[in-house]
Amino acid sequence: MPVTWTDHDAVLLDLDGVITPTAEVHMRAWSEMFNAFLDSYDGAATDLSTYTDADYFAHVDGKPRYDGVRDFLTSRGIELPEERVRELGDRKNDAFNDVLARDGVVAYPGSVALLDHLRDLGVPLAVVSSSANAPAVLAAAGLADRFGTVVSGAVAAELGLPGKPAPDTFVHAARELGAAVERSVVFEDAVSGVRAGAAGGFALVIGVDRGAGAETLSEAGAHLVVGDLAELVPGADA
Ligand SMILES: O=P(O)(O)OC[C@H]1O[C@@H](O)[C@H](O)[C@@H](O)[C@@H]1O
Repeated sequence: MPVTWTDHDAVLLDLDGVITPTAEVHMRAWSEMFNAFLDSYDGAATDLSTYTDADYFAHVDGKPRYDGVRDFLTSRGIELPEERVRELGDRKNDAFNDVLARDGVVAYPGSVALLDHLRDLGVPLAVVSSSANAPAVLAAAGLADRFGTVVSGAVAAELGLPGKPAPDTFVHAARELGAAVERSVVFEDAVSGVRAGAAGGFALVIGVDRGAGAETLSEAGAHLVVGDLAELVPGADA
């Protein structure tokens, strides 16, 4: 389905897994931290089996850091004090930042191609990410100057905006760009993010299937699912 970009006020993109392959770095860091925790945990629980990528997609993907910790623990019948939840989230964050510093970030070429195309058309762009590390990831990928606004996990926390799957961070980004929600496009690879776009009443919610599954993203409310953003660039090899 070709999209007429100039019919829209703005394009709002999630970062990890949409623009940069950092969803995989998050996934590995979560897995390391949760499995170390599960191995040593001896309190009450309904399930202490290994944490897998299926757990990531179902409970953690796209959500603010501590919501992800809490929602996964709840799925295993584990209840921890908030202080402990934060400690686990911060442990994962250290692992994420170690990989970022060591390996750097190269954005998906297809995503850069679409960003170039949208820049040429003059379409206002925003990043809407649950990650507090979004500005660092954008800088590492050399894309920090491409967006009119970046609504990161840190910005959301500062403004008291509820995280995805609530639509508030996307709605805030649209407002910052002077764009109408019903004339703006959302790109998301996570079920929680697609739900946020659908709940916000955005014109077009485009799911990017990087592992969550095209059907799952459609069921969550994506109007269209692509495997790579290059599919939406006229004349690009997708
Ligand atoms: O812990 P951070 O960097 O603030 O990120 C929070 C979440 O940000 C999202 O963008 C990622 O999809 C999640 O995997 C991550 O947990």
